[in-house]
Amino acid sequence: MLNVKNLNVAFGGVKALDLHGFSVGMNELRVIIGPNGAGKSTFLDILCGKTQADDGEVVFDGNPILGRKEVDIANLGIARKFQKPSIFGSLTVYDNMLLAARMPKGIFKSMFFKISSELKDRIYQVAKMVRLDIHLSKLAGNLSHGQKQWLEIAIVMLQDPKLLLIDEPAAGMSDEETYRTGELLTDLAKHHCVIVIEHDMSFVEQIANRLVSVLVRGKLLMEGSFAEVRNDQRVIDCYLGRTNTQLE
Ligand SMILES: Nc1ncnc2c1ncn2[C@@H]1O[C@H](COP(=O)(O)OP(=O)(O)OP(=O)(O)O)[C@@H](O)[C@H]1O
Repeated sequence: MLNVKNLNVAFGGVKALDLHGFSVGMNELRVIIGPNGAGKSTFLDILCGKTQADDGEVVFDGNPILGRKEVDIANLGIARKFQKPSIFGSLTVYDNMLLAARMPKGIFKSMFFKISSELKDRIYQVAKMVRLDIHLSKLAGNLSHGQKQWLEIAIVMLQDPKLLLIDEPAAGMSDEETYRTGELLTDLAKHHCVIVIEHDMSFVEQIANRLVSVLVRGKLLMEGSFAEVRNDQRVIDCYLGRTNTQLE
């Protein structure tokens, strides 16, 4: 589904990413970990077209994507869920989802848009998937932090992306919400390809059913199962001596 070769990007002469090879298969949930400044966000920024690479090749579902605009990449089926909130607190969950479902069609088409029963069904299905079906009439501003994040995921899922990119999906969530988010991502990966950047190792352990990729200083240090990565001395070393305790 996604193949990356010799991907390079530098900011002001400082190399942020130098990725020789990286690939993700169909319906795979890939977790990327790495210490601060490893290039994880930069990588997702490149995949969604927010940042342009200096060099390299990225092929998604048979299409080269480097140099394309964000909107073209989104149309090819890559969606990014940013950490920055994008929901409207004064609208209901349903209306937020309806607005998101209409948005890609353009403002003029949206103005004359008729809400079909298929669209209502789709909104209900996606809301159910993110466990918000019983909260559709609630104001989004009154949702818990975790529920707001699920609504953001729902909004992205309404685009029916083939590849979903998510930065730290469980950040700031309660333990229960974190666990449910793990279940949600695992469900999503049954029909979509998902790349998750994550720092919380217990969450990584919950969701990593195949490979975990470790980025360090812009390079891929290793890939392996959660247990392989967790016990790899190079991985342990690259987290040691840091002010954070991300690998604990
Ligand atoms: N727009 C930018 N301009 C200049 N330097 C940048 C820019 N974006 C990222 N960098 C630098 O690129 C490197 C990789 O940053 P990036 O944010 O991708 O790392 P990260 O692994 O996502 O880190 P974190 O876990 O802290 O979010 C860092 O040295 C960072 O300072």
